[in-house]
Amino acid sequence: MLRGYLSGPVQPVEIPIPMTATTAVVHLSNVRLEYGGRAVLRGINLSVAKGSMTAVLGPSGSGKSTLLAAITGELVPAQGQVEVFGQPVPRDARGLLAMRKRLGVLLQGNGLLTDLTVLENVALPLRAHSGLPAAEIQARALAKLEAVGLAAAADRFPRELSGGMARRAALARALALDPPLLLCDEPLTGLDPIASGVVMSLLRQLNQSLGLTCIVVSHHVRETLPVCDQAVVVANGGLAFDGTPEALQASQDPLLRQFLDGSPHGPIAFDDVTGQRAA
Ligand SMILES: Nc1ncnc2c1ncn2[C@@H]1O[C@H](COP(=O)(O)OP(=O)(O)OP(=O)(O)O)[C@@H](O)[C@H]1O
Repeated sequence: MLRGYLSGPVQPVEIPIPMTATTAVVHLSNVRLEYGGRAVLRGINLSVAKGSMTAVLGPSGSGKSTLLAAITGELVPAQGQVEVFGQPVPRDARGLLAMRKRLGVLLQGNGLLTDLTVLENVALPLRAHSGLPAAEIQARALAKLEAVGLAAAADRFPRELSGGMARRAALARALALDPPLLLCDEPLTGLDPIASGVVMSLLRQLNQSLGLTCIVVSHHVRETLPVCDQAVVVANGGLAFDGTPEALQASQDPLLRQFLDGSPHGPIAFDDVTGQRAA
């Protein structure tokens, strides 16, 4: 007891609970990522809260996809620790597979199989991993298509879809196994502004209705920031910013301003060859 230090009744004090590895879905501490001994990112500390939507922004070649690769376990850090779902990312194949079943991944290229219908594409992960009967798989795949507004296109082939529809079909497939965490690498590439808006608001809607934690790597600052809770800027071999989208927009940091304003002049070199500087 701290007798003598306190006089009068003790007032309850609201102590903010810091986000730790146990409250974060993704947690990186002092992570260094390199290819063949060449550092791309170093000293990375990052926490992504459960149920949040995080934008990972930054110039081309700065290391955004490399950061995602560390989260999926494709790239083992040269230093530091990456934790997903409160556990270090497994190194063994069995542990990795178990973790990846809980990770939805949406890649730029969509990766839809051209010989299968949209419904069959969405059913694929369920066939491979769920062990459910065929009728249940069909029903769940259709429910995912409904969630992305594509139920009417279930029997179409990928070549019969617009770019935005194909991206939504790929999203339905990424969510087929109900993962608690979704990683999206450039979900807006190749989409016009209307389709981009549809995809981003759909992601936000899924994030809020399902409590899905989303990490979205994007070049599309204007479309991405308004629907996110956290913004991270990767530049010059590290994290140049980690905070709210509002704080990022208000920042007067020359590097961040150059990136946000899309200016060719400033601290970020055109075609930034980050790794060569991240010694
Ligand atoms: N498998 C690899 N082997 C060697 N170097 C790589 C590999 N993958 C990426 N790099 C290098 O790492 C750096 C970061 O690449 P990364 O793809 O992570 O950047 P990015 O920010 O996602 O770029 P973009 O926005 O253009 O997709 C680049 O210099 C790239 O050439």
